Amino acid sequence: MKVGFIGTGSMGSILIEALIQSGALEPEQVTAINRTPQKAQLLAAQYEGLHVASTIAEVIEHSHIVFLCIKPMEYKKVVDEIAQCDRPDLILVSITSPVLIEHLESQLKCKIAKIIPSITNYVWSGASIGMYGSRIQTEDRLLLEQLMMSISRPIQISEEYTRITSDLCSCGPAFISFFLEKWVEAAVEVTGIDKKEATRLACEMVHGTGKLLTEGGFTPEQLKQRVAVPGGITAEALRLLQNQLEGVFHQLIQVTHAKYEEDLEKVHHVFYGQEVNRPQY
Ligand SMILES: NC(=O)C1=CN([C@@H]2O[C@H](COP(=O)(O)OP(=O)(O)OC[C@H]3O[C@@H](n4cnc5c(N)ncnc54)[C@H](O)[C@@H]3O)[C@@H](O)[C@H]2O)C=CC1
Ligand SMILES: O=C(O)[C@@H]1CCC=N1
Repeated sequence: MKVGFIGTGSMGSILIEALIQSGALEPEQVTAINRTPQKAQLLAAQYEGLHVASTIAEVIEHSHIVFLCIKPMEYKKVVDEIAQCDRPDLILVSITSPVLIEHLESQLKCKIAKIIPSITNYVWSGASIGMYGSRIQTEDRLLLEQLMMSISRPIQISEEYTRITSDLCSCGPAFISFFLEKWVEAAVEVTGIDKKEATRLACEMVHGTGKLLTEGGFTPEQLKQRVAVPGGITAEALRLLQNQLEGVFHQLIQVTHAKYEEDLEKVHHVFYGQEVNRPQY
């Protein structure tokens, strides 16, 4: 199986590196292209045998599966180029939430899937979210899931939940890191503890918490109860968080969904030139 990547920025290169390092792909199976060619050439220098293409047609020609690792507003231009060398057996995978399967199926005859990865996939962990278009056969889905299984836990969802699942799976690492950053900053300010030491303790804690919640059989509620013994110190701090964060997660979801709707509107306009019957997700 040969796999192509259009766009080797942050996410494209993470996927390539994780898939090669996990052993899912040999560098010889990978063809990549990037608008700034140096980014793809760096990967080729690191992984001998990885092929850097000079045109999108060359990527398509060399690949059974092609991942589109570009930003939403860059899709139409690339899709127009793919249309010139499109073929029904090609599996095209979009990794971005505001481009709908419908947008791609309307312009191309190949098989379309949407897989939203997460930066956590870089260390072969976390989920990846799979959504499959009308032309994807069971064997195509299994092939994609097998590929993603080497670096993530592939979870299939309905496209209407694209945004909220992306929030949880892909934006989540940034949200959790923000929480840690602020907590460590306060720890340093209030107690004078060394920043590196505080950061290390907090990061080890997140690692262990993740393990307990995935492999350890705990739900978040159970874990919280087990730590926050009645009348104890954690329970006191949880009361503070409960009061201070009241409503903040509803607001967070509103913010991500509003930005998503805005991006979707722009993508829809670029693809169809007008706002006709755009599905609300
Ligand atoms: N960063 C993350 O954690 C996640 C990002 N995503 C999605 O991945 C997509 C890409 O994000 P990033 O990698 O962070 O962006 P990025 O800006 O780092 O990478 C995009 C790359 O595409 C290249 N590119 C643009 N137009 C091109 C063209 N016509 N031909 C070849 N290459 C082209 C750019 O040169 C750039 O290197 C976004 O749509 C984002 O929503 C999805 C899940 C997680
Ligand atoms: O921030 C973003 O737009 C992308 C989508 C999911 C993660 N990062």
